Amino acid sequence: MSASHIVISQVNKVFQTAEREVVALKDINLEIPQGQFVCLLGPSGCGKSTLLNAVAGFAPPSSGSISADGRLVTAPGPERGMVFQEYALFPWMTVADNIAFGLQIKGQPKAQIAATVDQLLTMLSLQDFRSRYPKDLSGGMRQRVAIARVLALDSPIMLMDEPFGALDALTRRNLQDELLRIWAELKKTIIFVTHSIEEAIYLADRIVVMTYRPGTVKRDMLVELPRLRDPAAAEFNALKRELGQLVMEEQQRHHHDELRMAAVD
Ligand SMILES: Nc1ncnc2c1ncn2[C@@H]1O[C@H](COP(=O)(O)OP(=O)(O)OP(=O)(O)O)[C@@H](O)[C@H]1O
Repeated sequence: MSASHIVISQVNKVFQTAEREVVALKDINLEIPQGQFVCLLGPSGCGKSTLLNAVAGFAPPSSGSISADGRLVTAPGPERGMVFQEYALFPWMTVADNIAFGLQIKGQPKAQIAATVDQLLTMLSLQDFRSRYPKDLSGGMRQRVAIARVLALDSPIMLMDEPFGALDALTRRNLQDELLRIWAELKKTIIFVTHSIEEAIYLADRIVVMTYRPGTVKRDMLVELPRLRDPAAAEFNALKRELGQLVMEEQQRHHHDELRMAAVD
């Protein structure tokens, strides 16, 4: 068994559509140690979600393998929790019931579920919202519930697909800080998809920049700035410029590809 928590080995993913074959991922190799906070960064269409979905076990790679916690990934599993951008809460359930849901499915005793739900409501500052329904919550609050719901399952691995992409800047920073606090406290391994360079530098131990079609690893770097990071600091901005250049190259490839395809159609 590997010492790494997640091992992505020679992963390729090809989508076959009516018109063309899309190579979404090509020769992806990543070893992610336990407790590392990894951001997958790149413009739209570079395969970030495809890779995350493969790790989640929602859509297997066309070739290659992924293992988590020493076991081959063939389907979703309890050691991997997923948080989506669009919250994915049950609208007919209260906040507390949404958080409790996965534990009820697992058949945990009622008292134990109630204790976990209380603890998570406190951890995510949701105590005053426990009886509300998702429609009566702001986007930021809904995303707190979505995070609490995944934390309830106590998965050592959290997979997050642009979870803060729909939030305003202030709410987003608040939730980034909450996530960093929870990550430091619970020592989760996190793979976090974003196309925000600033978000990646603010959060990650390691940033994996992906190329646009085929999705490959363009740069794999450790971020060694001390936490909590200051986006106004010179080192932060130097890194932002460096990554900005890498992402822009891929954005331009995306743009050229779109123009080329428009010309063919
Ligand atoms: N089910 C599918 N069928 C065909 N092509 C697909 C499918 N899913 C994704 N793709 C293609 O694979 C490539 C990678 O898509 P993916 O959604 O993983 O990118 P992404 O980096 O997550 O982008 P975004 O930030 O827009 O979500 C894109 O070119 C996309 O059009």
